[in-house]
Amino acid sequence: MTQEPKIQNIDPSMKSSAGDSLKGTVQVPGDKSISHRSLMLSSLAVGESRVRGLLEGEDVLATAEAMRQMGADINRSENGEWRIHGVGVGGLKEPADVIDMGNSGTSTRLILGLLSSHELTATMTGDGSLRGRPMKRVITPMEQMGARFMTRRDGRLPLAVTGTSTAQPLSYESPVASAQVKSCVLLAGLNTRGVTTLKESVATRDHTERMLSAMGADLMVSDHEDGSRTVSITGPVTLSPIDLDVPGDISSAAFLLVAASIIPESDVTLKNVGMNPLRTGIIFALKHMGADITLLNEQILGGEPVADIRVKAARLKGVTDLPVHPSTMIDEFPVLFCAASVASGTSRFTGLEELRVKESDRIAVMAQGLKACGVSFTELEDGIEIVGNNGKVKGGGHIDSHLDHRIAMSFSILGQMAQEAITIDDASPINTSFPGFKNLMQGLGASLD
Ligand SMILES: O=C(O)C1=C[C@@H](OP(=O)(O)O)[C@@H](O)[C@H](O)C1
Ligand SMILES: C=C(OP(=O)(O)O)C(=O)O
Repeated sequence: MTQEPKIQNIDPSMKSSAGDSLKGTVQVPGDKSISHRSLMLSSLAVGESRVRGLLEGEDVLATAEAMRQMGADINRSENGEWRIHGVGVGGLKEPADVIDMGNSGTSTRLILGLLSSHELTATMTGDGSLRGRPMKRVITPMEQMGARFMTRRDGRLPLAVTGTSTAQPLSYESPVASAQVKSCVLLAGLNTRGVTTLKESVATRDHTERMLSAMGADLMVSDHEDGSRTVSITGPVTLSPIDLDVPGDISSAAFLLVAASIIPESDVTLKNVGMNPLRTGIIFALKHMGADITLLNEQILGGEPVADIRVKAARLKGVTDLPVHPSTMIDEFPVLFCAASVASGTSRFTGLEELRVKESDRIAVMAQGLKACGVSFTELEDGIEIVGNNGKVKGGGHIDSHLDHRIAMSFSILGQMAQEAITIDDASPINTSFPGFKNLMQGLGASLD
C-alpha cells in the first residue's frame, strides 16, 4: 500500500504582544522602488550592471524573473551582488510563458511600459490581490502609443498585451499622482522614436528619472510653481550599465520609526536609509506629531540621498494638518494610523483615495483592524479620522490582512503597545517587501511569535 504524502500545516499567523522597549542599530532591506528599477533598466542596458543591497523580497524577485523571461541574464553572486547582462533597448524577447507578477503592482505597471514598445505578445497575471487592482491607468496611455490589450473586466489581470517597436511618442497628463504611471510611460518612451512626455499634477517619487539620467538617457525634467512636474524622454535611448548600492527602504524604515516612537524608552538607529525628498513625508509627519527623530551622516549614494536615522520614544500628539503631500508617504499611512491611535488627541487624514486601490483597500482594512483593537475612528471616503488613546490601546484583535504586507506589519507594531495581544491572520505577505522583518524586530526587543 502506498502512503499518501503528509501535508504539513504551517500556521502563517503572527501574534504581537507588548514587549520590551526597542533598542539597537539595524539596517533595513534595500529600497523596493529602486530595486525594481535597477533590474528593469539594467536588463535594457548594453553591458554588465552590478547591484548591491538589492531587496530580495518577493516583489523584486518577480521583476527579476519577468526580465529573465524576456531574455536578460540576471544572476546573484555568493557575496550577494547581482550581475545583470542587458539585452539593449529594443532587444527584449517574447516571453514563452505567462509572466506572474505575484503581489507586485510596480512590477506589473512598469513592465507593461516595456512590453508595449517591443514587437511581442505577452500574458501577465498575479495573485488574488494584484488581479483586483486597476490597470487601466497604464493601459490607456499604452494604447495611445500603439499597444493592444485584451484584459479581464475593467482592465484587470490576467491580461495579454501586444506591443509594437514603432510606438508613437505621446504627451500624456496622468489623471492620478502615480510614480508607476509616470514610470510606465517613460519606460515605453525608451524604445519610441521622438519625444515622449508625461505631466503629473504633483511630483511623485523620481527614482526612474534619476536612474535613467545616470544611465545616459536624454531626459528633461521641469518642476512647475504649482508643484506639478513634466518629464520628457527622447528615444530611442542607449543605456549604459550601472554599478549601484541600493539604499535602505524608507517605507520599511517607517515601521521602526513608528515602533520606536510609540514604545516607551526605545532608542533605535537605522543605518543608510534612502532620503529621496519625494519619499520623506513620514519623517515630517512624525516630527509634526512630536517624534524625536535625528538624521545623521547625510550623503549622496548612487545618485540618491541617504542618511542614518536615530529615533527615540516620544509622546505623540494627533495631527489634522499633515505638513506634506500624501504622495511623499503613500505606503506609510497604515502604520501612521497606528501611531495616531496611541497619540493624544484626534488625527485627521484626507486626500488618500489612492489607498483604496493598493494591495488591499487600506482605508477599509485598517478601519476593520482598528475597530477590532478598540480604537475609535470615523472612516471617510478619502481618509480616516482617528481618536488617539493617549499612549495606550486595548488590542486583542484578530486581523485579516487581505494579502497586504503593510497591513500585517502595521498591526504587528500596534501589538507591541497593546494591553491584549493582536493576532495577524497571515504574516507571509511581509516577504514581498521586508524579508527578515520578524527577526529584525525580535533582535531589537519586540515580542512576535
Ligand atoms: O513607483 C513605485 O515604485 C511605487 C509607487 C507607489 O505606487 P503608485 O504609483 O501607484 O502611487 C507606491 O505605492 C508603490 O509601493 C511603489
Ligand atoms: C503599494 C505597494 O506596492 P505595489 O504597488 O508595487 O504592489 C506597496 O509596497 O505598499
